[in-house]
Amino acid sequence: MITFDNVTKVYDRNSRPALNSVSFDVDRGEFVFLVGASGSGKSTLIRLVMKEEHATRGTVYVAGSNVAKIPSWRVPRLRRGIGVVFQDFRLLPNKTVFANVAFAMQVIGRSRAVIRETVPEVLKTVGLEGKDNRMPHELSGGEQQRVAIARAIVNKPGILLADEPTGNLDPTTSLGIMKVLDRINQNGTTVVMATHDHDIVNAMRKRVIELRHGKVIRDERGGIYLATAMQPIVPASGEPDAAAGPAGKEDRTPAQAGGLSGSEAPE
Ligand SMILES: Nc1ncnc2c1ncn2[C@@H]1O[C@H](COP(=O)(O)OP(=O)(O)OP(=O)(O)O)[C@@H](O)[C@H]1O
Repeated sequence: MITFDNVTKVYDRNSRPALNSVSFDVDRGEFVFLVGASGSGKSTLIRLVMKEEHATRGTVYVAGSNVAKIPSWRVPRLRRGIGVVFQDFRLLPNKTVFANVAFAMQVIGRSRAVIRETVPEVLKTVGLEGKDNRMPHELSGGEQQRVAIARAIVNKPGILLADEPTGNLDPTTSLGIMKVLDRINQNGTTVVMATHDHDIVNAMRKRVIELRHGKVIRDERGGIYLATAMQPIVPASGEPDAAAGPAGKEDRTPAQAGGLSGSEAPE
């Protein structure tokens, strides 16, 4: 469903690459946590999947297409197949819960009848039955994130990307959000979630891809959150990362992703 083939992303030629020769496959229907210290490249990876950024080297495939070869007029179609959720919810503050979710359908030209039928179903999926007419400021943080998730999945994307979706939520609320994401995944949507939340990673026991300095240093099914993902990234010009210890070294690659095969051959 998503393949990174030796992908390097350089924003600024004078600094270290944000991603450095990253390779992995995510199969259709998988649930993957992306972990790593702040600045390790998680958001960059997500932006490359959405074609919001371009790889400097290497190839990104999404649902069989090389995203570099998707012409700009077809990018909306690529993005329609990808739902996205962020840490800060990004709801439209002056629209009701219903209107926030409906908006995602209106922009792709869905009829009012289809919207009227679909939005309540999706609100039920995320546990927001009966909250259709609330405004975002009348909701808790967890409820606002549920609206954002409803909006992300209402057009039935094959992929859901979540960038720190529980970053602003307390542990109990976060667990509720994870149950929603898990249910969406059980229904067949591929989920890739960047997170710093070790309790959640350890509770869910899904595949974990760990980035450090833009490289994949671990790719493990049923993985846990290791201390390496919390150690701060040293600046490119800084001293070698002695604090990381052996487990944090970049040459620690036995379980690295490159060899995992996807069910969907790209192109
Ligand atoms: N638009 C940009 N222009 C220049 N450098 C960038 C840009 N976006 C990210 N970077 C750099 O790329 C590297 C990876 O950043 P990225 O945001 O992908 O990390 P992250 O793992 O998502 O961090 P966090 O957990 O803090 O969100 C960092 O060194 C960052 O400063």
